[in-house]
Amino acid sequence: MNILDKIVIDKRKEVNLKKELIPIKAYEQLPYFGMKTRSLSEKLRASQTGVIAEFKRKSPSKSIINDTALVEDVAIGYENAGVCGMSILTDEIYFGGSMDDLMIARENCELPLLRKEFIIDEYQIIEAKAIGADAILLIAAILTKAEIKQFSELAKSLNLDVLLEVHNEDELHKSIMPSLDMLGINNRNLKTFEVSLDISKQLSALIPNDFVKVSESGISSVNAIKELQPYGYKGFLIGENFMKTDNPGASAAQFIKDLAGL
Ligand SMILES: O=C(O)c1ccccc1NCC(=O)[C@H](O)[C@H](O)COP(=O)(O)O
Repeated sequence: MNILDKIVIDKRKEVNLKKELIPIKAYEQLPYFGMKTRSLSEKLRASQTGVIAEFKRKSPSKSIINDTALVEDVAIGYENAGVCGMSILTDEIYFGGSMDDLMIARENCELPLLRKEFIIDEYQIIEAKAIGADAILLIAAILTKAEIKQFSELAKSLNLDVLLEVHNEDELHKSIMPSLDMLGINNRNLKTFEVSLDISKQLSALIPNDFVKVSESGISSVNAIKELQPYGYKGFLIGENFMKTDNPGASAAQFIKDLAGL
């Protein structure tokens, strides 16, 4: 069984358990549920740099990346660096994240926040809104076309932006629909962990221009972004390159300065 299948099996158990413990109505009472969201896609469209910086402690492909950084320091650091948004892994088992991480980031910065999760149930979208997320990730590899439609329409009804992630042409064809804001090409094969920026280059022409194009994973240099920009990419999701350093915020600041040619 590949890692993605394992993650989904564990996620179903986790969500089913939570549903028994915390009724959805409880989330709808939380203050953030009724609050205005910030649009990540609009920020990316207007930006010359387009960096979405991620908070990731560990991952299945790399094990421990950074187990000492505090999410509040990183959120403030990323905001001061001038990134367009912050992506926060909320999965605990495989990424060492939590919903608390997202809530702490929400209390410490005004950046659009992307809930990076393996979403397989509407419940997680309600949760995302209730903890202060502005955008959600949907992964085509683990969802049917009907689920992508159902989940993205629910997210839009809550004013959440939707980033739909694909890794190949079949996933892209099944996913294109008006309820998405951003189309992300993941350069990492989530089943084998192989990474290649060529995936973004090859699939870019198949993404209609109505969507903000985002290239995800394996981006570790300004040159990589310069290579991807001519293919129409406006967003660049970067995790490990910042998180592996002692000061992810400072590392993002230097990266953005270099990218902007300052
Ligand atoms: O990062 C992994 O090993 C991974 C494994 C299985 C499923 C998802 C995984 N990562 C999620 C991501 O998409 C990345 O964290 C994100 O794109 C940033 O990637 P990077 O800049 O390479 O850290």
